[in-house]
Amino acid sequence: MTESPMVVVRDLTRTYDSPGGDVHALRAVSFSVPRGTIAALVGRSGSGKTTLLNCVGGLDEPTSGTVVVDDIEVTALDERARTALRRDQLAFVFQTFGLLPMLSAAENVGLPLRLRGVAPKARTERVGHLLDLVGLGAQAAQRPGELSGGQQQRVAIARALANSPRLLIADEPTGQLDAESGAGIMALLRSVVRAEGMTAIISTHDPSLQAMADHTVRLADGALV
Ligand SMILES: Nc1ncnc2c1ncn2[C@@H]1O[C@H](COP(=O)(O)OP(=O)(O)OP(=O)(O)O)[C@@H](O)[C@H]1O
Repeated sequence: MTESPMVVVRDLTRTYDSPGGDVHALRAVSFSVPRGTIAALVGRSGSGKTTLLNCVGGLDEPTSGTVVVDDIEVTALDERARTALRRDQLAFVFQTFGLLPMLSAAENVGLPLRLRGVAPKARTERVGHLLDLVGLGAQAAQRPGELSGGQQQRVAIARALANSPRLLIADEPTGQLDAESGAGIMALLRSVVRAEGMTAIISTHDPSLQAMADHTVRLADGALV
């Protein structure tokens, strides 16, 4: 029997009401992402990438269509079940890193573990391993403001991996970084996704980053190209 894909998106449509009339952010988009692979999501600004990632990750509800992640129909879940899915199965990485400024790198990475009630000793071990994995073992005590943009994104990736997610969703993870740091983050994402046997969908504007993905999902004006 062949394995089901990690992500199946079918006829996904998202229309926003706005004062100027309906905005068709997604128009009947269908695609799938096989397990253990990395998909690059590309398209111009406003083409619907963020909307698509938010619908896949259960942060937004589509107007119609279905999303299945790891054989669970996300679009059939209520808010509570979607929250549980996000917490237990998914990891998000955003352009703006989303770290808590008053916490050290280690505390930021350990936060999802604390929220899940992992005991302090096990937490310290896992945080140490994750910071080593992203090359920041020596910066554990530093706060986000004391780290470069690329280092902050490494902390955010380590935090995203804390709960061993099945699917990593990254929205322009290199958008605020210079080309060199961006390439470093993309290489890191690729190696951790491979090492952990995860699947990833990563939106990017950068053609050189697309080349590192296994396949490309291209959007133009809300539709698949
Ligand atoms: N809450 C909203 N209300 C109304 N329109 C919205 C809303 N969110 C997004 N849109 C519109 O939907 C379309 C798709 O937006 P989206 O943010 O998904 O694009 P994007 O490809 O991620 O763009 P960028 O690369 O600039 O982040 C755009 O026309 C945008 O203006």
